[in-house]
Amino acid sequence: GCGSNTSDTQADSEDAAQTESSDNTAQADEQESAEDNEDSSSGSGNVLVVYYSATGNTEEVANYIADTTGGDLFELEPVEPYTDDDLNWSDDNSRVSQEHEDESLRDVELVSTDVENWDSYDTVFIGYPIWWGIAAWPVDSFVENNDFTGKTVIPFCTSASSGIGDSGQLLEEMAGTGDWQEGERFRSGADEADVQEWVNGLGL
Ligand SMILES: Cc1cc2nc3c(=O)[nH]c(=O)nc-3n(C[C@H](O)[C@H](O)[C@H](O)COP(=O)(O)O)c2cc1C
Repeated sequence: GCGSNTSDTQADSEDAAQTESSDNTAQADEQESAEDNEDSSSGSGNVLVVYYSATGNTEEVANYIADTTGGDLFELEPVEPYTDDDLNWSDDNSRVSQEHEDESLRDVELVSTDVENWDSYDTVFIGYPIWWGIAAWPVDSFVENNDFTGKTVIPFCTSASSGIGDSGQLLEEMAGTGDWQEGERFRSGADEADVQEWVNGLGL
């Protein structure tokens, strides 16, 4: 992981990432034709795509995965959503900095961790942004509160520059159940084609 990145480096990368991710309109047509071509009987079983996204980058990847697999989406929403000020990691007093500093503050309450028809899903993707080299902690309570027995679990993340590191293994330890696969990291503002290629290579 790159948890040791300096704040300055992260801030620069983040600015670049946001510029990239604003260029989405050109992909809209591609996405529609991908949906038209989709074979919903492709044998990937019942797929659920769970994700947390503070600023939309991970949500974009989650949408691409759901389009490619025909899966259902489940967004993790903190009861108290993170504002831009909350997310300012160059401010030592911001919410996210304080939570990073003190692990006991990371227990973020979610609007819901209960997925309708949870038992019907064979494959669960779990997506999150990388925060200081690990999974953004709003995903933690979802992982802790669900039983993944019998399910294939596939982590994915977006980041400005860090790799996925051991974020997936840490979540696997929190979950204690499920067949967790190696995850994948995408850059902020990922290409739909890159996401499709990865999903199609999973052999679901
Ligand atoms: C609090 C915080 C910490 C972050 N830490 C890292 C980091 O360690 N490495 C990195 O590459 N990017 C880091 N980023 C950038 C995010 O991982 C990146 O912008 C991601 O795509 C955001 O996803 P989202 O739009 O779904 O929230 C951080 C962002 C925030 C807000």
